[in-house]
Amino acid sequence: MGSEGLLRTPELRQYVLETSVYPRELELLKELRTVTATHPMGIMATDADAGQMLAMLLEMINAKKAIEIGVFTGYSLLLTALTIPHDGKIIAIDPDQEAYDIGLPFIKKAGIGHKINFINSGAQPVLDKLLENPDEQDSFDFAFVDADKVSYAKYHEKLLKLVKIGGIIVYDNTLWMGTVAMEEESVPEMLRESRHCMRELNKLLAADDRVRICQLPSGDGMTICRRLC
Ligand SMILES: C[S@@+](CC[C@H](N)C(=O)[O-])C[C@H]1O[C@@H](n2cnc3c(N)ncnc32)[C@H](O)[C@@H]1O
Ligand SMILES: O=c1cc(-c2ccc(O)cc2)oc2c(O)c(O)ccc12
Repeated sequence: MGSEGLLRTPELRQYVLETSVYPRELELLKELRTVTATHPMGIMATDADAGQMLAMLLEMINAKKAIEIGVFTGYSLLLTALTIPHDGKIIAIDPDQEAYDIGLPFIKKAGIGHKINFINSGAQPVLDKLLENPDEQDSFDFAFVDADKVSYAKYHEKLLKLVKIGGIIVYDNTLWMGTVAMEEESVPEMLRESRHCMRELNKLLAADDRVRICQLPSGDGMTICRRLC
């Protein structure tokens, strides 16, 4: 994505970041963001403005039990763990242990490791295992999905059984660098499959009466879903 993100100009995006986001960003998050920017896939990290919105949501619903699919170096995980209370818990799932290890020193430095259960795996088997346990069903306050775009629709069905009524599921990348509104032919080949998945997900969420939805142009596009029934 260009430096303008989804906003009209790079200057406008920079204005938002410098005026409202960076001054409020916690020092450890800033440090992790800086280290992650040197990673070859650093572009994947959750954007600071999107992170600010996640923290606001977590606080608004007093989230205590969360699940995150797609951790990478842990920006959104660190932010979540810093935001939920001392006795809060997060299940964080990612098959990339190496990337997680980059963020681990920041988690330790923050003293919030006790809140995190990192599971080094793809998410589907972990969600299936959780669903087998009646104590886990309808028990999560918050879920953040920022992983393999092709699986979001499957995650949605499972998360709706794990997140409690009134709980929140946030999907990242629902505008996929603006490509969802572009003609397929003008979209670079490497972005097409995820574009297709996001377009299907957006239709599916819009038609799903079990959730209230709100799609925002923060970061790469985020859709907030609130479980209604
Ligand atoms: C966009 S990054 C996540 C960024 C992260 N939320 C952050 O704040 O930096 C996507 C991550 O999804 C992970 N991933 C890919 N397939 C996955 C799967 N099947 N289950 C869980 N995570 C997966 C990748 O390993 C990668 O670390
Ligand atoms: O460039 C990316 C790639 C991904 C991605 C690709 C394949 C997977 O299995 C997981 C993630 O995710 C991204 C992302 O979430 C983002 O905000 C920016 C870029 C990318």
